[in-house]
Amino acid sequence: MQQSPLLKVHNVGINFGGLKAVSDFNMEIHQGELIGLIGPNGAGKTTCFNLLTGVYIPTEGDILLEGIRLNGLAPYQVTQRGISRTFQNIRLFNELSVLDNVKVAYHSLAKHSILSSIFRLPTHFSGEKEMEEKSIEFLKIFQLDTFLYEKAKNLPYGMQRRLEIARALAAGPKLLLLDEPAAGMNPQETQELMELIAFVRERFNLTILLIEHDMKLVMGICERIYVLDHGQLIAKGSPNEIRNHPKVIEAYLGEEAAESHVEG
Ligand SMILES: Nc1ncnc2c1ncn2[C@@H]1O[C@H](COP(=O)(O)OP(=O)(O)OP(=O)(O)O)[C@@H](O)[C@H]1O
Repeated sequence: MQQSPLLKVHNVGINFGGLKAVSDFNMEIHQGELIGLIGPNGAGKTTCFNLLTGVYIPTEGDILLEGIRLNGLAPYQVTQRGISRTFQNIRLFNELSVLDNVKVAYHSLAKHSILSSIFRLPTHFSGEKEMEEKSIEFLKIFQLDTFLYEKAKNLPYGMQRRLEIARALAAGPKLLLLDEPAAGMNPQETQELMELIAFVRERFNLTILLIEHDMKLVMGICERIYVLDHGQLIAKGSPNEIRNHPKVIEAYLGEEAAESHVEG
């Protein structure tokens, strides 16, 4: 018997004024899967992430995590329920150190109370110390532990991307959403990132949903792929099925034609 899905998206849609940015979107993700979400520019991918994380409230449909409805929850509540994300444009706390960027994520889940923090009670110190140790452990996995006290903004681009993933993971998600993690990376950095994503998935027994323009990355690591175009789901299936799907080919050819029109 098949296990019930970790995430179930049922007929979800959202309108911005007259524009249907996403409509009738359905998706099921099971524990441990690594799923790709692709589509031409403006297809609605980031809007889906914003719907899943409480940034937008769906105009229609339901989003369920472990069978519990998430619609209407604020982003921090969604994080507490188990969904963390990274952003297309890196959003780190630039002026904070690498270590503090990760500690902030732990703070959102910290067990010790605000009162004990204010009055610096012993429970606070054990909480703070534990948090610091865990953060450093995490940063080691991402090979960022030699930069613990460096300001985030001073890290090279590829490392900033890794720090964003580390911070999202520190919140202890059941489902990790990665929005174009390889954007702006060179082929070598992209290859390393692919290995890192595969590694953290194993290590933390994670479930991952990934938006990515880099087809090699998507096809190389995702088991199943969902394809959006103009806010509609046009295909879903294995990388092979998606590669040869007529609607997908048409959508991407349309995008190439539009790009060459702009360039030409
Ligand atoms: N807050 C908003 N208000 C109005 N329109 C929006 C808003 N957010 C997104 N849209 C529109 O919704 C559509 C889908 O945008 P979205 O950013 O989700 O696409 P995308 O697939 O992530 O694109 P890209 O690959 O270029 O990042 C676009 O037409 C966009 O202009």
